[in-house]
Amino acid sequence: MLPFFQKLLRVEAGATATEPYLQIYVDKLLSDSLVCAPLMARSVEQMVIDMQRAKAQGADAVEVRLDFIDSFQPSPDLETIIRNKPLPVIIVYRPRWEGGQYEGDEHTRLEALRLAHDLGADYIDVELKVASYLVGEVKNKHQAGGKVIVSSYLNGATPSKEDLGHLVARMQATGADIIKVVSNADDITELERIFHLLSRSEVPAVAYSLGERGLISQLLCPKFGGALVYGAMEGNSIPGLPTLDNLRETYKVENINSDTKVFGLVSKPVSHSKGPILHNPAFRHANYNGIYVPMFVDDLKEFFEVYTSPEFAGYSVGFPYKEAVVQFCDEVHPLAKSIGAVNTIIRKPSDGKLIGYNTDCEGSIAAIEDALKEQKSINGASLNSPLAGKQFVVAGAGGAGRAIAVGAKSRGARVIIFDIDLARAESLAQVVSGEAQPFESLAHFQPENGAILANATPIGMHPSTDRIPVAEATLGSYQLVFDAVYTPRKTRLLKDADAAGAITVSGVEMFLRQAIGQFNLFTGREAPKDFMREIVLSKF
Ligand SMILES: O=C1C[C@@](O)(C(=O)O)C[C@@H](O)[C@@H]1O
Repeated sequence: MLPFFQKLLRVEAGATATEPYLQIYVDKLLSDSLVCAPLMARSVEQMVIDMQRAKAQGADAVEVRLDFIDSFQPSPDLETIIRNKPLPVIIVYRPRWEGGQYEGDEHTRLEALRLAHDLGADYIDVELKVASYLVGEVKNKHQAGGKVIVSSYLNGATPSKEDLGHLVARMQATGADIIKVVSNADDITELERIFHLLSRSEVPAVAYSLGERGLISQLLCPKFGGALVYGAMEGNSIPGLPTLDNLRETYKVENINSDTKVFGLVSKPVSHSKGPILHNPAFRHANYNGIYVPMFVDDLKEFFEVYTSPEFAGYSVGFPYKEAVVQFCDEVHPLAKSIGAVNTIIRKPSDGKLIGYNTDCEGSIAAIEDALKEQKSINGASLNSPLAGKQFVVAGAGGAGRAIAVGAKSRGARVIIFDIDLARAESLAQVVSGEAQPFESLAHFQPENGAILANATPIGMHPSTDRIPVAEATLGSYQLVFDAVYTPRKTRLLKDADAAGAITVSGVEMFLRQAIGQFNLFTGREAPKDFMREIVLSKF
């Protein structure tokens, strides 16, 4: 792999860094893909303000989209922009035929780009289709001046590796200082081709996919040597782009380099997850070189077929894949096997095999047990679980419900499972020697006094935030009510249960504990538990 600055040095000086001090300097720069904020203000005055805001929010460079400026006047407006730039500026004047806003004639547009270069823009961005006119001319004029990015916006999905290779060759042949390829991802598997391009390109490259499924092409760009990572300013959201704040605070992209191990949450949808704001700081706290990203996966089979590299070191598995993913694991831990659901996968470094685990089970049961022990002021280890012999009602027999039911059974509880799919409830009931009932009967189910209720359905989560899975009048009979839903932190079920006098345990407790279990498996190190708890308390 030729990361960005090494590529730049080769291109510029025809040199490789052999002097030790130069190598150190290069190495320091290698990890530094520049964070760039695209700016789309409608006036020059606002562009100037936004350049400053982007700097304050952590951008290293700004991309000024001239095609968004109303009544743009090349000479005075470019002078104002370039005179006031607080950061390196990339000037883009995107025409309609390449997905931009500019509708005028080409001559005027290219003249404006020439002018931007003459006035000292750090980079001008020129579309591949017109690059042959501009690149040589501009570079001959000012050998040491601003640089030229040759770009290609593909109006659709990412092409095959072979086609991308041809495209890159044509772009390089223009004499570009940097090449830029942008596609729209229909599927996360396309991004592997983007990473391949980034790590193979001979010149500095920018490549990413737009849209929700394209997000990790930005987040992982520094790992694969991309020259720029794009981040949106606050209040300026762009689908598929992380915010500048995310890039700097959550992911700290400046720390990511080619050795960084990639972990991700495989789920659909995935953007709701708080995993990244917990796992990434925890990795940093433990000095572990890893990144944890949301992975919007549509097809598990294709996903695991495409991402086989050891760099993709492990996964969390979320809704709706915890059960389906079992078949894609090469080995499954006995507890996960008995549950029939996997929420954690690690790739064995020795042979690349995928090993499935379940950390939801201990995560949920330990949270419930601790709350019961706390109420009884039981300190230290007790031989018997406070769940032993109790009636334990589980709403929902999906991945989370299965983990909770198996955990409750392992502690000697008597489990009753309710699910809209009675067959699913029955198959789980068999595993835990329990009872199965259709979900409708939970509305009038009268529990034993002192029973435990665990909600493992999405009821309580957006958009059903004002619903509860049981009859309100029965809540007083439960000693403890647990809700696996963790956003919102205090669901309506927990509020009502609290009012009825039950002990309540939030899904946040389960979330934290399953994540601690995952950290141990991902890194092979002891998780920084107190630190992770602090994050959960302050940020969730
Ligand atoms: O249930 C959850 C939550 C989760 O899916 C998330 O949203 O971050 C991550 C999973 O590992 C875990 O088992």
